[in-house]
Amino acid sequence: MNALEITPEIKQRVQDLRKLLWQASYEYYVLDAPTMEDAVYDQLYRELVDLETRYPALIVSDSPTQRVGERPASQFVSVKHNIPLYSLENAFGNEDLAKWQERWQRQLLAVSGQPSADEPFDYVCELKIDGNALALTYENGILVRGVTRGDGITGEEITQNVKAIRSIPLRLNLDNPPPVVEVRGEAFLPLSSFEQINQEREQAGEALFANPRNAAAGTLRQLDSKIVARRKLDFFPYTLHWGEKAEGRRQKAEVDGVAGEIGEAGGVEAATEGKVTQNFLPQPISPSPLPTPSTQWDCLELLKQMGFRVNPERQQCADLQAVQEYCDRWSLDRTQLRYMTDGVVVKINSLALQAQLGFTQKFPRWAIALKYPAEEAPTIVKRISVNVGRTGAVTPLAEMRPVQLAGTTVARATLHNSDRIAELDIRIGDTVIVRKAGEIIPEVVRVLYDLRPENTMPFQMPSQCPECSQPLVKPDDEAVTRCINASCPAILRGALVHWASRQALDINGLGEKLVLQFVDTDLVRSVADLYDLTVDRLLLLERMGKKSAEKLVGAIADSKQQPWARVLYGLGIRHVGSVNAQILTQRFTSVEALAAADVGAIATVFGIGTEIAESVHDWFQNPGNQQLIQRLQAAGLQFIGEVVDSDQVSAAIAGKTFVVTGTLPTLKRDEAKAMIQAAGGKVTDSVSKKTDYLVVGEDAGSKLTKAQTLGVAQLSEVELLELLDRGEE
Ligand SMILES: NC(=O)c1ccc[n+]([C@@H]2O[C@H](COP(=O)([O-])OP(=O)(O)OC[C@H]3O[C@@H](n4cnc5c(N)ncnc54)[C@H](O)[C@@H]3O)[C@@H](O)[C@H]2O)c1
Ligand SMILES: [Zn+2]
Repeated sequence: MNALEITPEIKQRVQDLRKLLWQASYEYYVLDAPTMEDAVYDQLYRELVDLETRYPALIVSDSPTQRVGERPASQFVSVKHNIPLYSLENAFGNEDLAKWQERWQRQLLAVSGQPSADEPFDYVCELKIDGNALALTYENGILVRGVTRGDGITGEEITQNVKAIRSIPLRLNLDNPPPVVEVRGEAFLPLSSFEQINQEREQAGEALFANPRNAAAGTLRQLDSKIVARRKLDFFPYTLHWGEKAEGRRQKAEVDGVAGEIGEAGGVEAATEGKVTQNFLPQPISPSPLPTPSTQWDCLELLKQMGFRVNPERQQCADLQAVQEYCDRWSLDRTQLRYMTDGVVVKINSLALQAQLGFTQKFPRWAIALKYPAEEAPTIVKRISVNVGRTGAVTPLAEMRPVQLAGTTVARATLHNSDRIAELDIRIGDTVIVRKAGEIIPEVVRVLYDLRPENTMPFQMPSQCPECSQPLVKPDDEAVTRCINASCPAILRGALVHWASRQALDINGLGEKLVLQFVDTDLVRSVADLYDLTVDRLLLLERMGKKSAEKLVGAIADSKQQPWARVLYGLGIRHVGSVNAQILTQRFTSVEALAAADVGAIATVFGIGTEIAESVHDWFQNPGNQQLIQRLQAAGLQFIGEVVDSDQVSAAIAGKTFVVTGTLPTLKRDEAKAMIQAAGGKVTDSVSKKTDYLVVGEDAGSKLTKAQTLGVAQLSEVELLELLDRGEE
């Protein structure tokens, strides 16, 4: 590969990344007070690694990529680890996992010289506990030393504090213990203890811990081990070494005869300061009464026998597919655990294979940490565009370098409005953190100003509509900027898509692409124009066949049968969603009645407030809208509903409080709610003592359980309909 040219921008970016990551990792490791989300750190770190791989000339020995962890704080005695406590390589998805498997198989082939592909192997999957690694030394079965990971080479001796952790045995449960045993594992704070500690700190006016990991780290560094005991730290072991006691300086770390470049890891000398004592020399297994483990799984079983609490969620996996299933499962089920995890650790089970593979400077080659899909990640803003919606509201959007978030690829995020843009001071070229949790639309949560390139400009909202070039309007008391040109193509497109949507007129085959064509070619200038479309006219469109044209004309004609409530919803009046449309049409059974009603009359309808009433009233005052109604009436759409007068409000329902839950056999939940409200009932979201009826459908969950404990009466859909009918007799 040719050496790539290093531009000043790339050089600057690498320097900025390094500075930011150094600062973040100092706050994280030394101060136990992180200011950056882990997922964001991981992603920026990865960017730095990628840049350093592409431009090796940019690597410096004090880059964060050259070091494990941080130098320990100084109030404890420093102890040099005999076998460094490594970090783990991160994988951010199944692809990374597959690459890792390919890589270690290739490496194995290189080391052993034999084809290994057919050799059987399996993996052990463990939860990656989000705590602090500890190395515990047992001499002749007695706990003599507990040391933190520190920078991986040198840690702090915190034996007194370690002894305060109840799940760490002070004496191994073995009749004939080997002279030296080293157990490594994760000390962590259960979530309940974490919350309690933070509550106490809040009351005492102390700074809160950012997360359980930092709280655990802070606790392990307490000088008073009574505090440690009170805070209920816990421990899961995951590594077992044993050997003979030895003094003196070790030349090179060796694990079962495989030399790693361990001893030369960057930062060793710098970190080895103050009082350094030496641990023990790891040895090949000496004759001992222990059954000799040959796999990681055996080690975990043995740790259990020795008296440790080993994490019960561990699992043996025969292949990558099983590993992926395990990871997928825990990325969801982790919320049920009483402690925090930040991923899954996948290890090659066979210790012999592990020994053959050995370590890089920072990681074992035989293990990898699969991180859970991030909900927040950094990326770079390439463009800021604005989108005009069907109400004319102008939404600014950040168009970004695509990034994986919560399992999907995200390339655009909403910036909400001009106030938000000003607050963020977001600029093209900025590195930003985007967030997408579950179903929420991705948004930009913050800007990493430290990574801002030179010569950026604040972003200005356009003053003209990007679609129709008319001036945009922003009332002082509103956050939203709008296009108020009724014939703006963006507004028209939005109106058409909404009109055809499932809950409105439900016109099959009329989707966004077709709407775009209609508006671009001027074939349709209002919703009413849809009803003048003929097969011949549709055939003038590109890529339109006779069959589809006929179908579409048929579907449009069918929509004339849709009830008044859907027509009202389809008009897209502000604040009139499908539920409000149902409620309004039950009271105002014709469009004439609704158009003639004043704000007060509309607002008296149960569930409709003045804001909605005003919006409806205003809409019908607009001459353009009146014309639209006339044309749609002429086309044959439904503007009259069933007659229900208010005397018929059901006595059984009026004034009663309902909750609807689960999937009903025929009604949509919103429809059931609207019917109850129209009959004078009240619908709320949660079950309480004040609930009169729970309307229950299939797959009802916690609301049903709650109703049962509170003794709330339950109704099926049929029973609800009967109750509604009774009122109309
Ligand atoms: N937020 C920040 O500002 C910031 C700064 C620096 C580092 N970090 C975080 O720290 C991570 C790097 O830290 P690291 O070097 O400790 O690596 P790591 O936390 O990604 O992985 C290694 C550690 O995993 C732990 N672990 C938990 N369960 C395990 C198991 N079953 N088997 C083996 N190990 C297990 C061990 O403590 C081990 O030391 C980054 O990925 C980042 O998320 C965050
Ligand atoms: Zn416009």
